[in-house]
Amino acid sequence: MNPVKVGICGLGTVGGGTFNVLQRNAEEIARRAGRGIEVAQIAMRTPKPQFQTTGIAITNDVFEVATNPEIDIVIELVGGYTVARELVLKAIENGKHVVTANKALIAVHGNEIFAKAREKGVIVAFEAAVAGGIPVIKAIREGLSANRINWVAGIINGTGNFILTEMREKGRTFEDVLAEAQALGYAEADPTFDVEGIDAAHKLTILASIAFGIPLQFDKAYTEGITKLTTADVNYAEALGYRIKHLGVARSTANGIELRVHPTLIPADRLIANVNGVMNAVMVNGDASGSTLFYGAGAGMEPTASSVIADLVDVVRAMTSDPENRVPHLAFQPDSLSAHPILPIEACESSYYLRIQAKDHPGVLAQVASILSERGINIESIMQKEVEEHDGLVPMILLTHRVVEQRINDAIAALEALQGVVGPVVRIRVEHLN
Ligand SMILES: NC(=O)C1=CN([C@@H]2O[C@H](COP(=O)(O)OP(=O)(O)OC[C@H]3O[C@@H](n4cnc5c(N)ncnc54)[C@H](O)[C@@H]3O)[C@@H](O)[C@H]2O)C=CC1
Ligand SMILES: N[C@@H](CC=O)C(=O)O
Ligand code: NA
Repeated sequence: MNPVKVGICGLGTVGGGTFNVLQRNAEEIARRAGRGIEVAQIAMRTPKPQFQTTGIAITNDVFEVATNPEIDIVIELVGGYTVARELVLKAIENGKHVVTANKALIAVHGNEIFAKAREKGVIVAFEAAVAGGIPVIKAIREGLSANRINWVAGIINGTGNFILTEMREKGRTFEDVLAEAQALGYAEADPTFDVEGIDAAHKLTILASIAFGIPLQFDKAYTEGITKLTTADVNYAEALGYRIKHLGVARSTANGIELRVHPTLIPADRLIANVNGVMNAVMVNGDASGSTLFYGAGAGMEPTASSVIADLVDVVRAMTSDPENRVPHLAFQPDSLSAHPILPIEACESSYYLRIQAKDHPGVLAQVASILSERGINIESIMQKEVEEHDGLVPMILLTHRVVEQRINDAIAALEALQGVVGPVVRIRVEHLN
């Protein structure tokens, strides 16, 4: 059988990795797909002499790939929301299947893109968009399809986890580690997407959609990054038996779905608390399966290429199938998506770590305790440190039981108004992931 012809748009980190692995493992991949996969065209902005592209049509116009009648599958690896959206829609319009690693595109424009793809009977595959080399889309969409999924929680940004790990283990500075993550090709074109949690929120939006059968709703995700974390809190968390990880949490509750990304204390003995460096991990809790954990490289050239090519193989296998009989893009049949709302962060529930800077006066602890108890917030533990020499203040660290966020907000406002409390109260959410 003739090989399937594909076009790669964007020969950067992921495009380059995809090109290399497709060449290196061509035979293995063809044995799996049932046909060879031939790169017939590459769109790139600047020449890339490190790649052996003799015999391949080269263009600097991605739309040439989208309209090239020879090409069956367009691989979108340019990134961003603008050109990428036009490119993908153009490819679909021209009856081509699409493989993309672009979580921003899927999280923000996925509903539109999948609707167009259905109209045209083509597949848009996006395994590489979430957790790089971990086949977690496939695991949730196909492997766990028996379950009512209760929650998904994941370390889903490689750059952020790399930064937190290097800072904690080697005492390196934030800026220094971020620069290395950029040099290694882990970071987004705009690295604030990584460190402010936007990239993780894109990925969590996609995970929530395929886990709960809801439309993609990135605009409703609560997003908090790692830039405000302090070494003091990392160390106090450690002393209490926790690790701070940047976690995406999507939980289905009776009132709605929690969709939130933020630094999180996790008990240090949990497997996921020990996922370090560029590695990612996604826990999925299903009512039948119980908790499952998927682990692997969250970013990087070849791990991400692994997912792009797995999608290519899937598409090649499914190309001749009736579109009605394919795995739905968002796991659930498009006419069976649910309107269960996304909850605002104030309505989400978790445990909390609070750090209060108290004046060294008697009675502050009693006031703190009564503010919390008046609001029905149960304290799990309190750690009071020695007076700090530089400011004469006493750090007071509390862990609460689970409570709805609005009550913590009220409590923090009351705490900050106390005479004996100085400056803002630090709040970090805590998840036990049982
Ligand atoms: N780097 C990683 O580890 C991962 C990246 N991704 C996603 O993969 C996509 C690509 O990311 P990277 O490869 O890291 O980025 P990159 O910046 O290394 O590569 C993008 C390439 O596309 C080219 N490009 C951009 N616009 C173009 C245009 N209009 N015409 C032709 N070429 C164009 C750029 O010159 C560059 O070579 C992004 O959506 C990213 O979020 C997903 C998973 C992991
Ligand atoms: N910038 C992303 C790349 C993979 O999705 C990350 O660091 O996780
Ligand atoms: Na993946």
